[in-house]
Amino acid sequence: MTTTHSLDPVNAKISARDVSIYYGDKRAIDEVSIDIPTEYVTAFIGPSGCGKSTFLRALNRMNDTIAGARVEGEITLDGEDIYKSGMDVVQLRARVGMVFQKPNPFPKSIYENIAYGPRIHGLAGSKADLDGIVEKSLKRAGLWEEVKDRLTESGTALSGGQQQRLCIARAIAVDPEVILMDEPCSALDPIATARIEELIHELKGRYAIVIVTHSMQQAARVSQRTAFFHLGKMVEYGKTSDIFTNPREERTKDYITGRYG
Ligand SMILES: Nc1ncnc2c1ncn2[C@@H]1O[C@H](COP(=O)(O)OP(=O)(O)OP(=O)(O)O)[C@@H](O)[C@H]1O
Repeated sequence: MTTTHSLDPVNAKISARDVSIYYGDKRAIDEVSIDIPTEYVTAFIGPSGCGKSTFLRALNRMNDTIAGARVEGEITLDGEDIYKSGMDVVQLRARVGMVFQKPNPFPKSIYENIAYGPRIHGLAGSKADLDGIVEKSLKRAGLWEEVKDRLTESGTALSGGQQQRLCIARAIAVDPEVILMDEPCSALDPIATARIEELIHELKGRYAIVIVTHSMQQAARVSQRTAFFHLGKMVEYGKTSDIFTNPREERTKDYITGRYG
């Protein structure tokens, strides 16, 4: 059973119902149900191996790329079943973008890293349109001032923190509704981490943001909703302030007080 603190009424952008996820015979996620709103940043926390990343990847069907991975239950985006047959997965992943643990810019110019998605999705009618999207995305990701004079340089030549903001700009460029972040700061130093956290604040409300993090401090700083996972189950989900100060479940309490991790 999942304990849910009473939440404000919110519009669910993504809803999962009784979702179980398997790798072959092994069940990594066990009947998880959750509503993820646009208004807030939602953090997934829990000990290593509890299934946070597995569940996150199911939200834009990244698990499809893993042989043997299987999803049961229902996940909807604005009420539409994302696992239904005929679903356009490329389109889905533009609507539900993803930022990974390790920054992974394409080995192309900074400009091309951003322009690639809008071009293949036909979002720009002209070169001027595309230039505009590149500038807006880099501005929104807080990177424009640092790179505007070197757009033709390789994205991989940037610092780790800049590369991660480039990856966020790349996700933003195709006009997503949701951004999934899988431990986006784990490869970054504290200053670059703080910059990404500021950025998450700035992006909040415009996109539904879901972040997997190992850092409870980070979850407390950036999120308004937190889901605690343990051994494949979502144990508790609620307002971040409640989860950290007044958890209902013993297992949540043990985790946030550092009894295991
Ligand atoms: N590609 C895979 N094939 C088989 N098993 C996997 C695969 N990816 C994850 N698992 C298993 O599924 C379970 C959940 O893993 P997952 O990476 O989702 O957990 P996590 O909570 O994100 O862990 P971490 O915090 O360490 O990243 C683990 O037991 C893991 O070994």
